[in-house]
Amino acid sequence: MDPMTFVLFGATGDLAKRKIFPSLYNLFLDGKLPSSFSVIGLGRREWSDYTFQTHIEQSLKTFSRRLPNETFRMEEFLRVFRYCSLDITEYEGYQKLLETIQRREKQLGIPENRMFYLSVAPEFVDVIISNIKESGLKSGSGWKRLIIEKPFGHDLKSAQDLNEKLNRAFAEEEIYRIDHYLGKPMVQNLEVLGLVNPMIQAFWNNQYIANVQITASETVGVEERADYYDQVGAIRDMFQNHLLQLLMMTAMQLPEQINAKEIGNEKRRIMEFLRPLRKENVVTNVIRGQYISGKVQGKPVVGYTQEPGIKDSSMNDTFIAARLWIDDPFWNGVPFYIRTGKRMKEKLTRIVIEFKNPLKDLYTSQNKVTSPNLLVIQINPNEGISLQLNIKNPLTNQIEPVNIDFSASSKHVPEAYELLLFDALRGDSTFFAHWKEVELSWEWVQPILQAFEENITPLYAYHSGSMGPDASDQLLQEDGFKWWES
Ligand SMILES: NC(=O)C1=CN([C@@H]2O[C@H](COP(=O)(O)OP(=O)(O)OC[C@H]3O[C@@H](n4cnc5c(N)ncnc54)[C@H](OP(=O)(O)O)[C@@H]3O)[C@@H](O)[C@H]2O)C=CC1
Ligand SMILES: O=C1O[C@H](COP(=O)(O)O)[C@@H](O)[C@H](O)[C@H]1O
Repeated sequence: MDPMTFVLFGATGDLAKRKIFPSLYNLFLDGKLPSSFSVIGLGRREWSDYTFQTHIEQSLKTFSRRLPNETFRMEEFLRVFRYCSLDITEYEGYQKLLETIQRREKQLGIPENRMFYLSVAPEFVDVIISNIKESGLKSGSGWKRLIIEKPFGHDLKSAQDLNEKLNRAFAEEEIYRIDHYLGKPMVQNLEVLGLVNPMIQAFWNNQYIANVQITASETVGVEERADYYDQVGAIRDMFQNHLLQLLMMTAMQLPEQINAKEIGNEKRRIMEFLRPLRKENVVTNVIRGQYISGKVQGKPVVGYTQEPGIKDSSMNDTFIAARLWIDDPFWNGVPFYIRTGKRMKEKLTRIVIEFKNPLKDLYTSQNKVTSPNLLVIQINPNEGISLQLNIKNPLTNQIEPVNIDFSASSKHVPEAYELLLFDALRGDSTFFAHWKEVELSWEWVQPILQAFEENITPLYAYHSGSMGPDASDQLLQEDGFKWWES
């Protein structure tokens, strides 16, 4: 891996503490950081290098999947970190930053390879980008890359504006848009599942598949994020980004070459074939919900509008379910159902592929019920895959479903941020959200945003601790299906 400088804007913030430092540390323990690596952390606080390093050490003790006291290499890890106090909005600071970076590059013999990580609120992106460009931080020999966090826009127009700002200094190949769902090991597995299992590849189409169900349910409520969440809802927080990315990863056909460009093309193709939803059709294809009080895992919890910081009158969506169609030759006629919500029965992210059941009619006429074959890809809490087949039980003579299961405990599996950072460090953008995918996703959800805003769609209440409003079940019943629960 190339020697480089990692410039972290927002190094004193929450994300850095909870995800970025622990991921770098675990990469370091696995020998996956460059041999010459310099990290410059930035924030407004007047910290010394020592205070910064102590802060990082503390964050590892709290958040790292491997605890620092299990190893003796902490000092070696912390040695690469330097801190520079800088107000993002003031140009002068960037020149000081450039000098600091160049001094370290010289000391360590590092070429001018620079990775800029913007772990700051989106309103700062514009000013950071232009200051990076003007100050010369982006110039010099060596590659330059930019990692940017979610949210990537609030709607189609704001996402386009943001992208245009990034493009003033960085080319698309230099931009790494984080969607942490793409870093989840089982999501990354989707890419190779077909490749290493020709059987699965052969069945991955409308000839065999009846429907696809993607669920990301959470037990948590709005937590301390009322200001943010009440502006975005489930549609922007989870659906437009994470869930549409899961849809693309599930539905895409394997390209001949597995690389960022080809995978990006295939994902884009899926979005281009996604049947557009008109505002008037949102009501029949999209279910909007908001949690009311109930019990989550035995504990009583309040409803959304009783949460601190949320107004009684809030019409924000904490749940969304939708039916989507991909009008290409592979998926024509196969509904994709997607749902996500807060305060649901369990924390679960999974994809269920329901296969067509040609035996259904035959066995029904003999008063025997057969379950369809199901392929279940479990993304969270544990990674796993299971296949439900049917056999005849010799004792009862009944057809019964049996499961073939594989599951791995998450404890030893790298975290999403670890995998994504490793990819960005070595210049592989396969599991990052490319601009076209992001733009097409916003384009697709835009009528839903409008329908919600104009209250064209009902806002269904659902009890905390349930799997969402009944209307979400009806959406599948209309097509003769049901959600497959655990
Ligand atoms: N936290 C999380 O779990 C997640 C966060 N994200 C995204 O990551 C980004 C960062 O979030 P998070 O870490 O939670 O935010 P925080 O509010 O915790 O941190 C903000 C950071 O920005 C710095 N900052 C703010 N204003 C300035 C300024 N004028 N000049 C210099 N630095 C400034 C702060 O430094 P200082 O206080 O020292 O000035 C701090 O380091 C956001 O885009 C968020 O949406 C995405 C997914 C999850
Ligand atoms: O991006 C987000 O994701 C989390 C859920 O992530 P997971 O990895 O725990 O499934 C969600 O809670 C949060 O609201 C959202 O911003």
